[in-house]
Amino acid sequence: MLQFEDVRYKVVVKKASKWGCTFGMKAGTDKEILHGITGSVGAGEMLAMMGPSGSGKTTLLNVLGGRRSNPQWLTGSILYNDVPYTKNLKRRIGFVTQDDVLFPHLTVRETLTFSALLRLPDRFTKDQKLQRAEAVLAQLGLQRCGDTIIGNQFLRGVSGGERKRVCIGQEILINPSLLFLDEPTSGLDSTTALRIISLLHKLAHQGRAVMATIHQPSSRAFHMFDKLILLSDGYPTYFGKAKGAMTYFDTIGFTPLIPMNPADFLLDLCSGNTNDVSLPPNLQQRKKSIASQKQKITPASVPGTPMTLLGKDVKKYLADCCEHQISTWDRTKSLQNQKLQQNLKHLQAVVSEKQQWPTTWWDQFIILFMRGFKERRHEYMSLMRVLQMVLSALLAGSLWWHSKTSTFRQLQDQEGLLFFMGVFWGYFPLFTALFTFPLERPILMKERATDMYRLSAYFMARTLSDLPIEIGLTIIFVVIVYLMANLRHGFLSFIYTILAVCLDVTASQGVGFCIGAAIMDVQKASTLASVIVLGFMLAGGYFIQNIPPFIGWVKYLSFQAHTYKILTYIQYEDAVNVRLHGDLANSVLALAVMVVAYRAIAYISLRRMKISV
Ligand SMILES: Nc1ncnc2c1ncn2[C@@H]1O[C@H](COP(=O)(O)OP(=O)(O)OP(=O)(O)O)[C@@H](O)[C@H]1O
Repeated sequence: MLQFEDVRYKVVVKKASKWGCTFGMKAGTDKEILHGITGSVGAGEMLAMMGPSGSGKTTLLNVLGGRRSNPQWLTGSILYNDVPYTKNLKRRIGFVTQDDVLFPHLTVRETLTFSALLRLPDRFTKDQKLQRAEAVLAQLGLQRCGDTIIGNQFLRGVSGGERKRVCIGQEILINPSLLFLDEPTSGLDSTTALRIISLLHKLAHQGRAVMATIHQPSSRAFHMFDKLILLSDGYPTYFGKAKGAMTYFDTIGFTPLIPMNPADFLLDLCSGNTNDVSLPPNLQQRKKSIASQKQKITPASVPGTPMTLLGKDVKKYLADCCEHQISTWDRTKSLQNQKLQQNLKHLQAVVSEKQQWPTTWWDQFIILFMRGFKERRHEYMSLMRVLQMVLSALLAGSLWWHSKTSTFRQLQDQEGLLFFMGVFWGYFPLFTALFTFPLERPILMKERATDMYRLSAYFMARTLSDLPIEIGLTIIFVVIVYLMANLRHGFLSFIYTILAVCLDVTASQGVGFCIGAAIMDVQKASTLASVIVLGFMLAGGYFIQNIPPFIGWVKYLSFQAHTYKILTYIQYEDAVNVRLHGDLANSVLALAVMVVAYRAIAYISLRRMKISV
């Protein structure tokens, strides 16, 4: 049972930039967007939240779902089985966001299976978790598309309605007693929308409390709602049984003059649109006086057109009537509450019981690693990617074909190849890693909001899952180049070269993860990354030796230069070209430190990321 009373919520309107458009608002002005909303929804009920765009539906849903970004700006009382919100509730509440945040390359079955493995607690065996995923698949009628990929705007996958059902399935896997849905029917045709609503109706009648924001339901969908909250500009205009809404508005003087879908009628009222609607006497009077004023004065001389003036009055009237309705409801509610007290005692105990992570760290790591691997298997198996590496290696091998070191010029040429290898492998892995966290941010936010797994398990799984393929490609590249360019003979030199390039790859990935996680914006991150890669490459000591002291420190951060130093040492030991050898141990140590340090910074950046919406 969810009960909420006099919920008010403010946001701080962000400081307007010079070219920003928050006209009329001072920097940091707070704005109340929910003005005293009261209501309740119990097990077995479906509560629909309706109102025009911008009326506060999503905000209210987020607030009730514990996803408020500024808890200090929230007032009023919200009780879940008579207990205020605690973090332990996160894993008991299902929340389906408006956007379908799913991995596009996973199939429907894989998506539900991974969610079941991560979300269902350890007291279930693996087989039971898999069975649960299959049961949900069947319950939502998704067997037919079970092995179809989810897809996205660029990749053909399941339909919009099926995608939405997958999102709902992910939430009902844990059998939540409370299920929130933000616009589950938006973007769907009326038949699919009706299917989703009847699914929610069924889920509610199986003993859950379901609360959904709905934009424009058909009249058949409307009749499936048990309760209804109507909002207008953040003010409540109705709360009660959905079936009673038309009668209520009739009693306060609003009746449709032509046959209308009740949802259209209610939305029109909340928007202040009273065409084809009878008005209560005082508003009728007001309408007449505005109409007569319209004859005498121009609209420009009064603040607002006649229609908006009447609309404002209608909204105010509705809000006043609703306040009265809710205070009457409050008195009857206290009688019902006495009856509920008995049942609530044991429910409270369940809700406030301390909950651990659903699965162990190691299980989370393995499942996330497997999921990451499956999601990106198309990239790993991509012929283009392998071709890119092989062709680059063949090109480099041809340019440095059977390179020699007999003369100073030949030696210089071969050094060029070593520098190229350091730079090349400092570039590609960085840019692949750069996009990892920004692109997965919505999924991470969604899953972390329900405490599905530890951030450290995700981080380790995500940062390690790309490594095998990068290392595999590195080995292919080095083997081709090494043989074609006829680099130093000897098994150990060959193995050390591979290890050095792999260290370069791992360090460069770390830089990519670090920039991506710190910035979380693909465009900004790639701009910064290009500057950094270029800076490190230039300061690496190949192009310039005498770097001014004030910028000399950059060379110590240049992973490409450290790799180059190690490679030259492997090729020539300390016989030639002493100026570039530097201290081998220092370079290896510097790269090893970078591998760890950049990842640590990336992890800290992710930790600091705001999870709430
Ligand atoms: N963080 C914020 N800063 C400033 N204004 C906000 C913020 N969040 C919400 N608002 C404002 O609060 C009002 C309600 O927003 P909300 O998204 O809850 O409306 P909605 O009814 O869900 O709209 P829609 O149906 O279009 O999704 C809007 O006017 C919106 O601009």
